[in-house]
Amino acid sequence: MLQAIALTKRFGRHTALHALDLTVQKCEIYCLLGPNGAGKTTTINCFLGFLKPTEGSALVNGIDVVASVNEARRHIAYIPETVMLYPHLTGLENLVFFHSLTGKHLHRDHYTELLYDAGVPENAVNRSVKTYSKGMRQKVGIAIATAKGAAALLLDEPTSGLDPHASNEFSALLRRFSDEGRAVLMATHDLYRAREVASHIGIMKNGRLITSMEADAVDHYTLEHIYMEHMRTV
Ligand SMILES: Nc1ncnc2c1ncn2[C@@H]1O[C@H](COP(=O)(O)OP(=O)(O)OP(=O)(O)O)[C@@H](O)[C@H]1O
Repeated sequence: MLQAIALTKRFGRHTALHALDLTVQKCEIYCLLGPNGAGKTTTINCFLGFLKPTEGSALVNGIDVVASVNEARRHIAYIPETVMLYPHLTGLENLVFFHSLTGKHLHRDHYTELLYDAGVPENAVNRSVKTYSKGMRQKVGIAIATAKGAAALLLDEPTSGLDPHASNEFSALLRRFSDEGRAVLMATHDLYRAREVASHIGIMKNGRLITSMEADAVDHYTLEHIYMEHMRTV
């Protein structure tokens, strides 16, 4: 569903991504770990079509993002660290508005159901978003992605600043989202969360994917050990 083939991005003389090869299949949650500047956001931005690769390609459902950006974007949804919503609109109004940008419309009850499914409390659906916690805003983001019918979800540090309970709830949502047949690619600094939620984990450093593994193959302690060793030595 998501494939990077020898994806390379240079900013002037600085190479942010070195021939990255990465695949995220349907029903997989791939967590990208790595220190600041490793290239995680650059990778995500290439899939979103926000950045044009210098060499190589980013494919979404087999569609080359550079060749057909609008077509590729029809298949993806994006959740950044803070989901940008209109603060004076309600959660429901935000969902209806953002979904209308796809050119499609659903019945009002369906939108409400999507918000409930994403865990937005009943008494919050018709309240303005300025009263929402960060966790609730992320849930609206998931509802927007679900309404769109996105086959792949890209997330950039979505749980940073969430309390453990909200973070846990968000992980459960992501797992449900992927169990329904979607591919998820998430950049995070949270090793614990990555180990909890991911099916696959990749560690990046200096624009390279230096190792990847199935999440079930490691426990938290081992993952932390592998991460620290790579930061020290590679
Ligand atoms: N628009 C840009 N112009 C120049 N350099 C950039 C640009 N965007 C990113 N970079 C550089 O590319 C490298 C990779 O940055 P990137 O944001 O992808 O890292 P990251 O792994 O997401 O880091 P963080 O964990 O801090 O978010 C860094 O050296 C960064 O300074």
